[in-house]
Amino acid sequence: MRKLLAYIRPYAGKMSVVFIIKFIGTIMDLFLPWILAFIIDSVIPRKDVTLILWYGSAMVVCSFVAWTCNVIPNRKASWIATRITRSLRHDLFSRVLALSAAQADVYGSPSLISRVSSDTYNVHEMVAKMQRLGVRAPILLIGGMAITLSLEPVLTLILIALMPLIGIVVYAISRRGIPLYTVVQKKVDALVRAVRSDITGIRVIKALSKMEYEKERFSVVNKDVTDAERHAAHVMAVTNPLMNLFLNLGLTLVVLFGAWRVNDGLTEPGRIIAFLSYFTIILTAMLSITRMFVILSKGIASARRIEEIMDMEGERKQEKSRTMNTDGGITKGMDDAQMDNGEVYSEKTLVEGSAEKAHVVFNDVSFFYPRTTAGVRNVSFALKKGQTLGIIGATGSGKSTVVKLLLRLYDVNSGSVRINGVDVRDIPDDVLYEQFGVVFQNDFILADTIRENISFGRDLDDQAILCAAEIAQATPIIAGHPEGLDYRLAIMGANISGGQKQRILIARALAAQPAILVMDDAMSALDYRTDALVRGGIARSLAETTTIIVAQRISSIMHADHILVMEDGQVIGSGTHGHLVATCEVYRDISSSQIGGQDEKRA
Ligand SMILES: Nc1ncnc2c1ncn2[C@@H]1O[C@H](COP(=O)(O)OP(=O)(O)OP(=O)(O)O)[C@@H](O)[C@H]1O
Repeated sequence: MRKLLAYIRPYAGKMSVVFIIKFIGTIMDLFLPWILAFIIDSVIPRKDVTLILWYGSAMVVCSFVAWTCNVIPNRKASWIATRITRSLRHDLFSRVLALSAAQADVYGSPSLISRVSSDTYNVHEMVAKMQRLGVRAPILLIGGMAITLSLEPVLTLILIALMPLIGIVVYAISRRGIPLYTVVQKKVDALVRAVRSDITGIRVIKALSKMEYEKERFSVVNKDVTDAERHAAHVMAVTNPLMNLFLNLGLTLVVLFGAWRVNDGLTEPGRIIAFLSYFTIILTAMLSITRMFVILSKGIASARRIEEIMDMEGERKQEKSRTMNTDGGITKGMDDAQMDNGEVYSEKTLVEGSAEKAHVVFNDVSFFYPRTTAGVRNVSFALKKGQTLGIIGATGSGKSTVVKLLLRLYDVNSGSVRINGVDVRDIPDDVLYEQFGVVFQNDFILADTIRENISFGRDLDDQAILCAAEIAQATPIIAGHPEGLDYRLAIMGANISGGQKQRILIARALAAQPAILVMDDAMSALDYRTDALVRGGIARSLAETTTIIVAQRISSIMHADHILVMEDGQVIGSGTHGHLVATCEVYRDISSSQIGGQDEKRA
């Protein structure tokens, strides 16, 4: 709640206004039964119609003021809650984006999605309803009690006797409510996860006729959410009827004792009627307070889940203790950076002399995904500026992991990843990410124009976009539509082919002329000729760019300056194509199975 309070604080002034207006409206509501009692007991017996009309008018005015003073702050309260939630959601979303891949793995995307969506909604409900009911209900309760005490002290004792019972119910229920609603939110996470994976894989599900299977799987998760919600609602549902029971019991006792007191001439009928009205007001206030506890239970559970993410910091801090200039050192004069210890790489470097002028260096890098034994072990290589590294290997052998470590999506467990001699952990994120153009295996296409999909928020001019499209062989896609660059792509690239999608993604990666280009299985959907044209274009137009290509197809990497062959998270062969064909059995097998003897011809 500490973090949430920081978002509420700027609105404290406006909230105070809401509370004051709400206070006035509530006092007016409290006045009405009192005026009614006065009219019945003191004005009507005088048989003065003018006086009755005056008091009647006073009741109308009070009702109108009460109505106005409730509507205005209710609207303002919603406005404040919307603003607070908007800022909170914005910051939470930024925080989620800033999480390291390892941190995001801990929670998983569905949980993060529901924290940004349904948890912030629960907080919105809490902030809005607390302003609306937080003042009104306690005032109606306390004020109502005070007035009944002055009207009929004896009868009020009945009400006071019921208060501790009601207090115990509210306390017990709210204590159980918070954990129950935390469980509900966790189940919602699982539901989001199921929906997300089914919608993402809808084509495969249909193609394999797995609709029934998926429906059943979804039903299980759906039932889990329903059960958790029902259980929470079951506990909470006890509250209102129990309150009604207590208060109806009290009401009956008031009528009985009231009738007896009127008969004995100890009080007047108007007072008993007013007393019954106050009882209804107090009953409503009690129910509102219990409703507030339900909303509070949900809101606090959600606020804690949000704070869990907001409090996650530290993992991505740059460790200033290591070598670095104030700007990250990477931007200037780093071309000639020396590796720390040329000796370390002398046997493992993939380029002669790279120890003197290395652009990208992996120095004995080992990494394991949190709580698993999967990852990579003892990976070393060095690349000069403008060189190309090809990485090949079986599925799950660790190729993408190498790329993720270079992009610092995860931090190494041991060894180091260096760019121009600077450890990536020492490079500020914005400086680091400026270095890269990246195409991932399942990269995403925005539901936007081709221009925006290539420019990707970088304000690139059309010339740069068209130039990148040319190298990526994406020009025919643009020319194929009368709208050209303004042709709108559907989300996930649903209205273009897989190969066209990859060409747009490659154009996006090339458009800003990155210092390092990473293509992780980015050309699998391209035909051999287009694949070769793209690689040729990159080599010609981005001669200074150091390129890393992860591929399953040997023709995509065989012309690379260096090739890593990976198996089970380890490098089992490295060198040029010719060297590997001669020395690495796995590579030779891949090579002969894919291109046989005609390697040079096809690529
Ligand atoms: N986020 C993750 N959490 C835990 N394990 C992971 C994670 N990502 C990958 N792995 C595991 O790490 C190993 C290496 O995965 P990686 O994605 O690097 O393989 P790859 O060679 O790129 O495979 P592919 O060719 O199928 O893309 C695999 O065993 C994989 O299951």
